Amino acid sequence: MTLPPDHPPVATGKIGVLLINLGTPDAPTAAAVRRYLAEFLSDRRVVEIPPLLWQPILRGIILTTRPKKSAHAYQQVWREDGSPLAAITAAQARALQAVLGEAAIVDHAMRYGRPAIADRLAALKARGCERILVAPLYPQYCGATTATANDMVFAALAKMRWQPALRTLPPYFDDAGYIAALKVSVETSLASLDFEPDAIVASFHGMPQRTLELGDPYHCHCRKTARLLSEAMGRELVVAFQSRFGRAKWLEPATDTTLVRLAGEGKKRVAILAPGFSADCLETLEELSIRGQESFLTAGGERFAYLPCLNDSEAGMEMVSNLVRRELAGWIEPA
Ligand SMILES: C=CC1=C(C)c2cc3[nH]c(cc4nc(cc5[nH]c(cc1n2)c(C)c5CCC(=O)O)C(CCC(=O)O)=C4C)c(C)c3C=C
Ligand SMILES: [Fe+2]
Ligand SMILES: [Fe+2]
Repeated sequence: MTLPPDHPPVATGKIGVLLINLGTPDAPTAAAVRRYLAEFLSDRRVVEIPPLLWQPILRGIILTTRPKKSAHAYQQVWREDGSPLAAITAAQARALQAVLGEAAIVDHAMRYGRPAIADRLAALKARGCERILVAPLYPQYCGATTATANDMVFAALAKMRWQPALRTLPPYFDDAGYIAALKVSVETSLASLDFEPDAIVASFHGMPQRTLELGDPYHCHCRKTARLLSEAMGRELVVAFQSRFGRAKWLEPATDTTLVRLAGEGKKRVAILAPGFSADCLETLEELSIRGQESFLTAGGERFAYLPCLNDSEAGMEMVSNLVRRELAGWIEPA
């Protein structure tokens, strides 16, 4: 591109990919968790109670009690390189960049906290990305995850004079490559165990039951992922929903009660996976691997194994890069 000598410098002609996940505190301290929860739980896509009712509860009760408890939970899973979710998402972006090479610039952002979506979009734009694929890494669509991530992207674009062209990654709950990657990952993890499980639990993050009745497809997407994975593996999977929050009715059965039930039914050896999480995080490493194990063993279970998420594994990254390449069709050369 030739510009007149008095023209301000412009960077153009590049393709960007922005991986997005939920977000996590900057530190495993009550103050950092409080900041994170205040932003997260004020999102009206996450808590659908009118703010006039909800904000006093959030500020008055939740943000005065929960941060200390959650900070303790974060301390148990925190790594040298930070929160697992932050470190793994950054590793996924690096791995995807290595696969895509010169074809696209890869970055990552979080819906809550940092790296902020608006900042990373601006950075991609500054590096010349005129076309950007936004990829919220949630296999199952949910208003509280996929839609709010996209909302934040659109809100950032609304402030740009010169917007990039935009694509968003569709949910991939039934994508053959996703199911195949889960199968490889689960079977590899199972093969490394020194016991044969009597039951395998697929635990998905819960949502209020009301969101299903209002038309959110999340529950159906989770069920379909579990069915396809079970068919691919030729093994039964027990589906459950974790992380209940608040007093409303949530999707059932709950993971904690399912683990207790299985122990009571004589299923003494259990393996559990979390196929809806693209990266291990507090909800998998603390809630499932630590607390889930405790409830199962206390209820009479004998052996328990938590099977890790796809994270930046070879199978996981091959799946993500295939999805991304597919969505970039017409923008980049086919592989
Ligand atoms: C109303 C409350 C919540 C809804 C709805 C919800 C939906 C939802 N969340 C995820 C994925 C993650 N959630 C994580 C943490 C987390 N979630 C809630 C509450 C709701 N989630 C809270 C209060 C917390 C914070 C931790 C705690 O205090 O218990 C995380 C982990 C973040 C991390 O830092 O590791 C993820 C990931 C999905 C997929 C989802 C709906 C489908
Ligand atoms: Fe959550
Ligand atoms: Fe939780």
